[in-house]
Amino acid sequence: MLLRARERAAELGCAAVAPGTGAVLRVVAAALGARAVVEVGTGTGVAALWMLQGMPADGVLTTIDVELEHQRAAKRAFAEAGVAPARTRTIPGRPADVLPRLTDGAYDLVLVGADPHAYPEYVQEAVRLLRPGGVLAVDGAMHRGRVPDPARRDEVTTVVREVGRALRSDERLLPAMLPSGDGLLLAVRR
Ligand SMILES: C[S@@+](CC[C@H](N)C(=O)[O-])C[C@H]1O[C@@H](n2cnc3c(N)ncnc32)[C@H](O)[C@@H]1O
Repeated sequence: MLLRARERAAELGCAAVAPGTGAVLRVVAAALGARAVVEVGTGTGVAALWMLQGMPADGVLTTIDVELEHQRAAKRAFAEAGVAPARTRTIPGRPADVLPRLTDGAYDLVLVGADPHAYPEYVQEAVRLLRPGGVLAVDGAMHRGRVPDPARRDEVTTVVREVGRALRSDERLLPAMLPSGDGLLLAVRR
């Protein structure tokens, strides 16, 4: 099912987490016993399927995307994988509009993986949503390997680099960068 979701992502021109990143997210979800997960950027459901595999059977994943076509593909992937409908909440819309409606401190894991320009806003919302001990995951935190290269000063690289800096200096968080896929930044909420 993961393979099909990945193929559909390629057909729709939508990126998906690397297999190594997906495997890490599954382990993190399992280690947290994550019953409540938020994903910013549904895509065709690749990362969601990985996380659902690690979550307990009564865990619910809330996933947000602006592209209805991507979410339709994700819903199809969830159904094909035998995921019970009650385990996913697929919300169409802009994360900037949807995230403020979600409850403070109610989530175990938040994955941010859409629109790097908006990462500063999404990660702030994510920190608010996490319970103590919960984990923020930022996919694409190396932005095509450009973030560690100081010569790269284009707009997106600069935004993603600043997000990493801000998370490292945020006393509410314990961050670590994993060299998986395009960089997976994980930060535990103290
Ligand atoms: C990289 S894909 C997400 C992939 C998914 N997390 C996975 O690994 O399977 C990015 C998704 O973010 C969505 N997206 C891009 N800009 C967005 C925005 N401003 N607001 C919400 N979603 C956005 C795209 O429609 C796309 O489906």
